[in-house]
Amino acid sequence: MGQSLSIRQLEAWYGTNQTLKGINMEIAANQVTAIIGPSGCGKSTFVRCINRMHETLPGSKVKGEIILNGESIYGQDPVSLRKTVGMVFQKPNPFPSMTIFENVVAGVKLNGMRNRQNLQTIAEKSLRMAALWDEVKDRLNYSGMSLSGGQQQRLCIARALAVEPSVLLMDEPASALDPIATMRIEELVGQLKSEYTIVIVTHNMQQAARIADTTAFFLNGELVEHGPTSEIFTNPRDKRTEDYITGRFG
Ligand SMILES: Nc1ncnc2c1ncn2[C@@H]1O[C@H](COP(=O)(O)OP(=O)(O)OP(=O)(O)O)[C@@H](O)[C@H]1O
Repeated sequence: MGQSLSIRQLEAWYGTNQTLKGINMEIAANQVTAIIGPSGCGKSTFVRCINRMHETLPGSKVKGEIILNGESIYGQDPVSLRKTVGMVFQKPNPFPSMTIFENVVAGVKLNGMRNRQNLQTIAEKSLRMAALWDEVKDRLNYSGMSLSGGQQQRLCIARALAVEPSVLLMDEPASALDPIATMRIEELVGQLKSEYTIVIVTHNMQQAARIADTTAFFLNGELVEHGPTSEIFTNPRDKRTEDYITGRFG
């Protein structure tokens, strides 16, 4: 099941450059939350804080609190946090030397699972959830790199799902894909939300409108507005949101 997130007074820096300036935001379980806003407003930084990846960069700093299902993410070690909070990146990044099968089970193997039968069960389940099974079931031992871009991205989603996270962070997961592959990813996001809490960064406002239950508009490291997607796009409360969604800037 998905878990809820509560972001409190979150601030983040790269060196002296403050990129998040006190974000307060509630993210409901089993919903799709879209993060929109112009380039450089802090969308990627925000999702990278949620799985504690931002902190790994030299010179970076984070302040504030992120509560996952009632508990601070800073009370657990980042490696175990990332089992609960999975991430899919903009560019599909399958492990190049691994087969399709090995890619999907890489995380579970790292967590100590060795039983071949169990690994096969997990691989099939994850590939089915990522809507890729039918396309790859006869070539699980081919290289992950032999797949198309859209298939590689679904492979990366399967890899993230295999460790059974509660939250799935997606940082522009379809921006490198063609319209058909993008549509498959969007359909998939809609199906996955019954099991996961999904936070998706997107540049594409139509995409946010199609798939997100709630949408958050970021600007210059601040959260301007967060609400039901239909309201953000039809009746925003803040003039800056209106200007952005009507294409006046960004
Ligand atoms: N590795 C980094 N080192 C230093 N500054 C960075 C780094 N990554 C991002 N920044 C800066 O942090 C700010 C926020 O960047 P971030 O990537 O979070 O924005 P974004 O909204 O995701 O942008 P985009 O839509 O272009 O991906 C920007 O000013 C950017 O220049």
